[in-house]
Amino acid sequence: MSGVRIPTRPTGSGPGEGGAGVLRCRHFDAGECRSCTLIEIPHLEQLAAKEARCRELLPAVPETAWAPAFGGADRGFRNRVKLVVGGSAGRVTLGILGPDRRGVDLRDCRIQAPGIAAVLPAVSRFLDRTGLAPYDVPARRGELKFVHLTMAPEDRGAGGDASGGELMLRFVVRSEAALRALRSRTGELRREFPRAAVISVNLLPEHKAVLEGEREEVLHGETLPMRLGPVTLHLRPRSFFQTNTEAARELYAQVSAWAVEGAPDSVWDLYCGVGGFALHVAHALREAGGQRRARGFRAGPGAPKPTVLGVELGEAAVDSARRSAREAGLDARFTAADATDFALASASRDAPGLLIVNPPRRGIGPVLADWIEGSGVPQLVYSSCNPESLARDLAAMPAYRVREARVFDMFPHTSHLEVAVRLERSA
Ligand SMILES: C[S@@+](CC[C@H](N)C(=O)[O-])C[C@H]1O[C@@H](n2cnc3c(N)ncnc32)[C@H](O)[C@@H]1O
Repeated sequence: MSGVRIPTRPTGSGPGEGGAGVLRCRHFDAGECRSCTLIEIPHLEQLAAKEARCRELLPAVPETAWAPAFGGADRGFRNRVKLVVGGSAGRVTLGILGPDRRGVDLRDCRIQAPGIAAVLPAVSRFLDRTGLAPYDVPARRGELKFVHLTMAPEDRGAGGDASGGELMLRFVVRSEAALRALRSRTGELRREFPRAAVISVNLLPEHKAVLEGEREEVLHGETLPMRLGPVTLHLRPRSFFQTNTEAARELYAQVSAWAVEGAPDSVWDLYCGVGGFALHVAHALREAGGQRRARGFRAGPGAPKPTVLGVELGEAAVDSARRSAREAGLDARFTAADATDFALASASRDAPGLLIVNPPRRGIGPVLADWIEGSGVPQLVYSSCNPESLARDLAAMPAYRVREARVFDMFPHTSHLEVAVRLERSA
């Protein structure tokens, strides 16, 4: 393993810890929750195993290209939880359903941000007061299905942690009647949760194994501002966001540093979500340009500023990205489209100097990989949450050589990870 950046907080040092960097969890020990499948392994060993797995799965990455993995904190790192409402009317639990389909309360789960743990008792008291019944899965009766809670980092600048920031509170319910019942309590919700930037209700009438439905009614607010150092990203109820704020910040900083090094004239960020890569890169390129000018390197007359364009399927996420760009005064544009269709419809002269892709688990797929292979794009950054699909996509683009790669432990205690690679065109 190459060097591992030490987690920001020492692991295994608190009272009641398992020693040797193991985070103890009473729910895991009692066999109630097995979500953190690797929790009995010290965090640094988990990280080493993730790096080793990436090396094995990604033979296209030369040994020397691996930068030290980013570990981060082993607890309190999750900025978002999606909790099953269990128990009974007036005595709800918030957590998961056990094997007997009864609710297991995970309000004290140690991987969630401290600010989330702090607010959950008030959430369950509120649900108790409504008198609404939790959804009973075997009987297909009841109303309350899930609570989704996202916590923004506290506004302490780049070093801020995830305790006590603003939040987005969403209730997923079965019926219109439950939606109306919660809507009628909007005032109470706002008084009870003064830090809620967004409160909404999602309707999921179907009996199926998904965490939310298509219809969302916003009771209060519009977006949750996630302040990540130089850029504020705006989340709406159904937008994707990386679940580990600290690791996301590091990932965006890493890709921005790669972009500055490559000094591209134009950038595309495909699968841009609410604009995390595009906006951080636009900011970094602007700063780098300013510093070059301050050092006396005069840009030639009419020297073009790098253009940055993000492409994302979700219209709401695109609106959020545009808002963030406006607020930060950044010259980045966003468009709602399928990433592959967008690339295929572009003239070859419009292909960017740097292409960033961050697709869902399935990867970019053969059609987009084929387009990139024939595109002439000189620099490529691929950030992936699935090394298997990344390996497949890289194999379909032999014109590119991996120059740098780095693992980010976005999901400690599970086998999931994020890996980012920087490639250059060699042919
Ligand atoms: C892994 S997330 C990455 C989001 C963003 N890069 C970030 O850092 O938050 C993948 C994103 O791709 C979007 N997406 C899924 N399929 C897509 C497609 N065919 N074309 C464009 N975007 C798509 C999803 O809505 C989601 O926002």
